[in-house]
Amino acid sequence: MTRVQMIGVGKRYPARGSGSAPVVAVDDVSIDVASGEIHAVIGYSGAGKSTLLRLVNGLEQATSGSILVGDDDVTKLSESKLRAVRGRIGMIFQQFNLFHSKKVAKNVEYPLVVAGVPAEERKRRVAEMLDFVGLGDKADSYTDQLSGGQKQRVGIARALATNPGVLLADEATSALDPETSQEVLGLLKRVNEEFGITIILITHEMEVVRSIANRVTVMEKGRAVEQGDVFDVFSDPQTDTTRKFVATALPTQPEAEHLEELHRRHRGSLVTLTFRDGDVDQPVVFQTLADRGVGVSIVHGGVTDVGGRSFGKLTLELIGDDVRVEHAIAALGQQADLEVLAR
Ligand SMILES: Nc1ncnc2c1ncn2[C@@H]1O[C@H](COP(=O)(O)OP(=O)(O)OP(=O)(O)O)[C@@H](O)[C@H]1O
Repeated sequence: MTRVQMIGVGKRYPARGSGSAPVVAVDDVSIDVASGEIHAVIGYSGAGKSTLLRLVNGLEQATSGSILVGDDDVTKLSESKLRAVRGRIGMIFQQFNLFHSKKVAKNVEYPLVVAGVPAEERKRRVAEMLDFVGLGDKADSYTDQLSGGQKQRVGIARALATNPGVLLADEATSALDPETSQEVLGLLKRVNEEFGITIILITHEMEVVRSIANRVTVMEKGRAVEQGDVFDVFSDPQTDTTRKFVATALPTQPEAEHLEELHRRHRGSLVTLTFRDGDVDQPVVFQTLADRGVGVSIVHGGVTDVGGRSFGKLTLELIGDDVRVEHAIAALGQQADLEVLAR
């Protein structure tokens, strides 16, 4: 069980040539990752996610701030002490980074050889890890005979071989198709639950965050612009960047141009209801409309799971005479977060 604390972390790369400015890749980022947490860092390309991850395992030196992995501040350690800390940090990669000329078992064994673990124990551990990731029968295959999903499973087995307290995942599912991605994410969730390993994952995919993370940091231009519980951040986004990510994976209300088209097809009043973690009782909503003699059809949106809690936006067309519809809107406004889009 390992806590990772990034406190005011910065990374500035020197200017590449005369006349160009230094690049501030990470700018005063603080993230407190509790032990046993799955923390996602999401952002667009160039936001500074990969740099931040490389600072955590000391592959790059921060230019400001401190990063505690357990009790060790990786920004202050000598190279030899850093090597010991890296042994407690596993890492998996978008392109898997396996040795293609070695068999699967040898790939998984590699970090144990580096750590000086005796041969017998290495053999036992490799078999244990391959069984855990469901590749017990592939020990003697070469990695280029495996599918992408299987390669990432080998990557996970290798990362876990030395029994780390923290796993860093660098776009671990970005090279995989959606179904295989879900399988790998399910495996990471098991890693977290069964071994209590803290996971920090960086991604540009909202779906990854939605399905496995507990907490999230949204990065933009090197800065952490939003942070918190996945449900809280995505059910009530405060920045445009977060809103854009939300729109890629969660039910939203129709965009202005779509709304016009929608209203041409549905001439009644259009209202959007927001559902957050069971705060609105759907049968009560529909009963309220029925009681007032107002007809309803669902024209946009849905309800989905975010960080284990339900969230959604439903746009409804309310059909009936104007007075009844206005009464229904007033009553619904008492029960739910409601926005009238068109009358
Ligand atoms: N070694 C380096 N030297 C100079 N600038 C760098 C270096 N590495 C990264 N950068 C710059 O730092 C910024 C952040 O890059 P970084 O790769 O961390 O972002 P990212 O969010 O991981 O994006 P991507 O997913 O595209 O890798 C970018 O402007 C990038 O050009």
